[in-house]
Amino acid sequence: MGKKDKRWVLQRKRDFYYNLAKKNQYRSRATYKLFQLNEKFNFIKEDNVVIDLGCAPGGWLQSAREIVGEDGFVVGIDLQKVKPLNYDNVIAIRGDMTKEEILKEAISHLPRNPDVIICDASPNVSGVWDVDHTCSLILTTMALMTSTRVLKKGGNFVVKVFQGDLFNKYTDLVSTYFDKVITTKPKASRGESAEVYVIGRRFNGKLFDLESEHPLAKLLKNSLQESGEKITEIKKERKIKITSLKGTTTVETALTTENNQNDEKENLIIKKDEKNPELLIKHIREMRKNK
Ligand SMILES: C[S@@+](CC[C@H](N)C(=O)[O-])C[C@H]1O[C@@H](n2cnc3c(N)ncnc32)[C@H](O)[C@@H]1O
Repeated sequence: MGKKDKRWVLQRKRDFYYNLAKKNQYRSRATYKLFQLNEKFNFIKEDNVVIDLGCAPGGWLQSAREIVGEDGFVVGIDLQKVKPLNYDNVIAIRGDMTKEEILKEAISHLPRNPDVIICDASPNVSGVWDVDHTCSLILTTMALMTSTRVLKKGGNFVVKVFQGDLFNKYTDLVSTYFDKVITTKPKASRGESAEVYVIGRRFNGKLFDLESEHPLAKLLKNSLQESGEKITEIKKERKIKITSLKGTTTVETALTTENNQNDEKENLIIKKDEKNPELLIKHIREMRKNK
């Protein structure tokens, strides 16, 4: 072990939240960041449906599950595998949150459009500040775009952002889609870390505009084009049936541009059997048990 590594191990051993998480069997010290953020801003509520982008090793899945309780639902996505958690209403999907098929897989598990999207994802760091800051902003802008596609109107969005030149542009962009934008740093976030959390309250229902002149929209569009991700694909794929739920739920991508001035957008809408949401949750639990 090198000197730097030794110092890191020692630092971690002395870290209050690291030790607390270990003692309380949470997967990461970050669990406390979400608890603290939610205690102050109350963006996740009991029974909510939540998507957690960049969820490994699962600390936020644990805190989100504690907040939503038994009748909520939490789906996470991460490049890393997440060791199964002992809850029947938490699912973790291994994959890239920027990929269309992974997002669709995630929403195929949901009983309805999510109330909240949380994102603690951090890209791999290269050590070159400008590169890392830009990569991080592309990822967080992607998370914002995803939110505008799947969140229910009035839903909330919480995302980790690294401060830097583009930070104000990011909060400016979030304010296009949410009624209120808050920037905050919970106690459990290390003082020396450049990370802060941006909270978008009450989604206004507008779909992310990839053609906008906003520099971050342009950055995201270029990045999607470079990676070969087909950003227009959703328009073609109108419907995805969740066969395992035997028709109780249909996830569909629907164009809502016609005769609707407020919702001039293409969006991902999750329809559910309005009469029987409990049944739906039961179906999902059974489906997971049978797997
Ligand atoms: C700081 S960790 C998240 C910690 C988590 N909130 C917790 O409490 O356990 C950041 C995660 O973002 C994930 N990540 C980075 N880029 C990603 C991507 N494109 N798709 C999915 N996950 C990604 C990483 O694999 C990493 O596990």
